[in-house]
Amino acid sequence: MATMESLIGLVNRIQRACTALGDYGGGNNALSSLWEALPSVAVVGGQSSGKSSVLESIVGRDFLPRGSGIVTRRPLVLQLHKTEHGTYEYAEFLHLTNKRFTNFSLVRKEIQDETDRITGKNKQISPVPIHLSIFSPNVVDLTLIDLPGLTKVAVEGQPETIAEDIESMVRSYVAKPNCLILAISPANQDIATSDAIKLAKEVDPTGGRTFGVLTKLDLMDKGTNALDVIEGRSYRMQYPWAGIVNRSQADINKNVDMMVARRKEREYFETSPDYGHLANKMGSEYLAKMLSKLLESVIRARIPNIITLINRSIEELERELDQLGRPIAIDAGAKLYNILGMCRAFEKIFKEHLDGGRPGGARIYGIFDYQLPGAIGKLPFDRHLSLESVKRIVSQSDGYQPHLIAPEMGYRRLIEGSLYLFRGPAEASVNAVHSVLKELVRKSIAETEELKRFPSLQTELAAAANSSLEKFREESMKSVLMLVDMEASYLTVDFFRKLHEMDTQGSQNTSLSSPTTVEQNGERQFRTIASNVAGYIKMVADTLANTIPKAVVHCQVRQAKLALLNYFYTQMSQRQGKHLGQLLDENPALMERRLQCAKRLELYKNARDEIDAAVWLG
Ligand SMILES: Nc1nc2c(ncn2[C@@H]2O[C@H](COP(=O)(O)OP(=O)(O)OP(=O)(O)O)[C@@H](O)[C@H]2O)c(=O)[nH]1
Repeated sequence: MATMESLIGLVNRIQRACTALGDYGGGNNALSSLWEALPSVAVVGGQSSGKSSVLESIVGRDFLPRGSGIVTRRPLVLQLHKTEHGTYEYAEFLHLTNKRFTNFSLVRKEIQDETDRITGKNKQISPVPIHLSIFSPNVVDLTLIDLPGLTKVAVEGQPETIAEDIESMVRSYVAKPNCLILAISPANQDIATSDAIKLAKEVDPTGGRTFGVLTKLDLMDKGTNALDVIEGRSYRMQYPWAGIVNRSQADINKNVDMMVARRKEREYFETSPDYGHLANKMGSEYLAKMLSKLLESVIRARIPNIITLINRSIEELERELDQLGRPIAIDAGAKLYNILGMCRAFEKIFKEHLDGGRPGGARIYGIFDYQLPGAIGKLPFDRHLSLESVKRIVSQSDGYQPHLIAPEMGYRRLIEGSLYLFRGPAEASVNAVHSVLKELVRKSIAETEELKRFPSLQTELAAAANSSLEKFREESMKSVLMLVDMEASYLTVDFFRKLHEMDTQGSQNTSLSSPTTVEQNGERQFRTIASNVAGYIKMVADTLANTIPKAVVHCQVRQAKLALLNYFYTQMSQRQGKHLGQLLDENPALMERRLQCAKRLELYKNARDEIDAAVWLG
């Protein structure tokens, strides 16, 4: 297991990486938070409780902004790194990498300026932390988060809600189960009125992660002391209270050196008649060492949980990124490559629908097997070939000269008129297949996972596919109507020759058996004509029921499989990168989400590597 220094340093590094990605304690990000899983120490206290003085004392440097009103308006994540004895002290800000501050009054100014950069000059507060690292031989490895002082009243220019805003920000940090609370209360005030203790009690009722710090012991009325609190009689906590004596305002005004102040504090406790027996457990130096040890042991205990959280989050993020789709490259070639890849995926699905790998294609067979024969069967040949109609058509065809042997012209007219009726079912088959193909295009687009992210590409692809289908329909329509017209152009001679032979034999037999009137003869002849034409039409119907599907499949289905997107591909290859980009314009919210997920994933992976390395090295 890693050493104390490396564990706190490890958490420091991960915390900095979290902040750089917008994952910080007070944030309310929809993504899971790594920051929240990392143990930290938050410093809370009422205004003028001595919070800044405690932090400066722990650091051994004057570096925090001072002034009236609410000075701390953004959380300050203070990361202390112990360096070798004799090395020089310096500070670094996360927002100003590579700039080392050796003059600590400039650190103070930078904290002020950086606070104003985010909150503006009107004294607003912001949950976005400032990260400050201090490297010094006079510190212990420790990370503390300084939060705005709990206040009761707004000063001029501040919103009325400032007190509530501060409390809710502080609460958002200290409510997290991994946050240790350093609750600062001044000894010269009744502990029952301490804002820090009040809040700590609310978020940590068992006191399992709260440390009571009592400042201003030197300012208590003569003859009184804080032993009841420090020894846990008036307010009991799981950890012992720490008493502190910071620099007074007069010391600050006189610029009393922090190292001198530390020494004076030590002397105060060593010589104090009240606290002498506790001297080795009092003072800011002791507090810092104790916190450092505790933070290290808490981190050590939490590491297995943190690793579990990281691994789970990596899995979740990878899954989400897969669902969202990986980002598209920006150059035109890559865009075209991606578009073509998605089109091919769509075409594959479309073909699967036609070839039976997916449902839908069978509906085309249904049209040929059921719909077309059904429609042909319902054609009104009976009416067209009724005795009346046959008489009329044959007579009209004869004109002034009645036919001599067989009404050739009448036959032709009757057949042509019947054949004309086939155009309806032929056209209907073409249209029905067109509808099925269109529906399959719609379905296939919806089923192409890769296309889901790109609504514009979907629309263009659908338009291109439908316009191709429209062309195929026109071709198919021409072909099937040609098939019908071809039947009318040249009649099957054999059929009539056979009929004639049968007819001649039949009439020889009947003329011998029964004598008939002229009218009877005429009527019989028309009936024979009707039945002959019906026979011929039946034969043609059987042929067309077979040839119409062939033409439709050839012109529409086969073409849809072979050349549905040919025109689209030609168009795409001529497009400029900008236009291709328009096809890949994803939903901006989705793009933003992907970016956030990718950044968070990188954070988690780096954190996992760092923890692995620390655990193995330790
Ligand atoms: N004598 C004495 N004065 C102290 C002690 N602690 C703090 N002070 C003084 O109390 C005043 C407020 O202390 P700060 O450390 O600024 O308190 P704070 O809680 O950070 O205050 P805000 O930043 O205004 O919220 C200063 O004048 C300090 O000098 C102490 O232990 N003894």
